[in-house]
Amino acid sequence: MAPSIHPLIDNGNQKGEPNFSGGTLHCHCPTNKVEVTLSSNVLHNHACGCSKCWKPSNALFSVVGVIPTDKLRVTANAHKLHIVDPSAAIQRNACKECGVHLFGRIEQDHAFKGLDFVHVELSDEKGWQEPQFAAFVSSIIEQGFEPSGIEGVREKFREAGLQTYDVLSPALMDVIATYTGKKNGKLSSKL
Ligand SMILES: N[C@@H](CCC(=O)N[C@@H](CSCO)C(=O)NCC(=O)O)C(=O)O
Ligand SMILES: [Zn+2]
Ligand SMILES: [Zn+2]
Repeated sequence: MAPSIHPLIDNGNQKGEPNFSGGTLHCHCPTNKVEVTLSSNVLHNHACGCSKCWKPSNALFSVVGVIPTDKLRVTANAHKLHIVDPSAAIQRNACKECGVHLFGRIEQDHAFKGLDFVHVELSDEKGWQEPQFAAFVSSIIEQGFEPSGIEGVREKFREAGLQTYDVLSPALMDVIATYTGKKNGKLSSKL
């Protein structure tokens, strides 16, 4: 079977609803599912090719967005969660049984602290913000993707109307750079 970019993107990038107000995410366990309730839509939703973000089986990319931490609650079976890599900036909380990542939280000093990373495909509700761009595209090569095929992958994203980047989007890289500039004293903290 040809590898999928991601099920949310393979058949066109369906637009979300502007006033969508959230829903519930579930892990893939047949019973006793971990449930996470989100009380708003996500922001900065994007395809991510990095090796750390959870991907559905046979997909080359994850789709991951962010939500303020106070809009996320674990509402069932929290005892099944564990942190995949405690040394990572994003502490990805996954189900110990099925391996699905329910949310990623930043506990350390970081430009994105206060935001949780989530995968809206774990919800049955429709209307979530659609992916806005593709990030860390070249990272799939590190995971074994044949380098000669990478331009074809970028072309698929362009066909779906998505810009591709090999880090995050310029807007998010600017947020990180502004945070770093303030921290090292090169930028005013009042910005
Ligand atoms: N080539 C590496 C890149 C990993 C990476 O830096 N991932 C980003 C994006 S994740 C969501 O967009 C990141 O911020 N990671 C921090 C973390 O994972 O804790 C690879 O592929 O592993
Ligand atoms: Zn599970
Ligand atoms: Zn990632």
